[in-house]
Amino acid sequence: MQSGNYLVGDPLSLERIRSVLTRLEDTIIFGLIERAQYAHNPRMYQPGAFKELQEHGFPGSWLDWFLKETEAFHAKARRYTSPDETPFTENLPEPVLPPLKFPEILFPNTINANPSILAFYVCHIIPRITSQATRTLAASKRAQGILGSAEFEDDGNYGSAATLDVEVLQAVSKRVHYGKFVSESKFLEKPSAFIPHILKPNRKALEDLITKPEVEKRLLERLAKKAATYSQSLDASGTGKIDISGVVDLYESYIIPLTKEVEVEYLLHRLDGLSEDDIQRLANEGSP
Ligand SMILES: C=C(O[C@@H]1C=C(C(=O)O)C=C[C@H]1O)C(=O)O
Repeated sequence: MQSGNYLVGDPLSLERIRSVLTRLEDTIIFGLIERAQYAHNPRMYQPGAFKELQEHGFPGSWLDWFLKETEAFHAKARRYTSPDETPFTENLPEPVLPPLKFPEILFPNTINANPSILAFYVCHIIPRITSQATRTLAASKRAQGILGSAEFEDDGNYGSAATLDVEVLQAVSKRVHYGKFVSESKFLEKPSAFIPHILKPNRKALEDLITKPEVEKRLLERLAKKAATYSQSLDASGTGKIDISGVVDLYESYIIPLTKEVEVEYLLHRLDGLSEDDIQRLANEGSP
């Protein structure tokens, strides 16, 4: 079993990188199954919806606050000195410990896809995976004579739901930004294939080079099986604890495309600051 710790073994082995992505599937699916037990609770995602936060000088949403507070603590524990962790929050505090000395595996970059990850999670994923719990809540409210829009008001589990949202968002962020390791691995495998499309930027050509349709196909098939298995095994009622097609759609429509955008963006800047001699040496590597 490959180590998730890239300080062990070859950090740029594509097999090892893919095994990390596969393990993150489990983290993401279990987090979505847990979040799906609570209603949508839309006010959690509306900036300014909690006057208590505004009274504490925080203008953002409940989830924004949870991310800020969680990531501030994790930053002090030097979580974000690791190249495979990317925060959602800006201006985080400095670590209380000196940074770990990580090997220079990735080319220096400032790629951060978290604004897009947060947007699609809040706008598309949350409403879909919580729809069953929301409908169940509405039915129970109607049975108590609570009708109209009040049927669909939230269940008040703001802390539990936001804790799970943060866990899923952190796992999705790690998964998407692992695209940098994938790109570095593919680039070093054959630099000459990529260099012409970096020197004369060609996103389509780079995307075609990094895309592996058979890997994506196997992943989506595996994902559907995992979601069905994990969901049924956690739910004796047999109704299933999560919208399986919603999990597959999360990957097919959002996670995989964003991972590939990170891969291409990383490649487009892979030669930044290198001399012509450096680039020529790279182009000659892997050549017979
Ligand atoms: C991550 C990789 O690169 C691309 C992105 C994939 C994904 O996001 O799952 C899968 C295959 C490739 O199209 C890979 O080759 O493993």
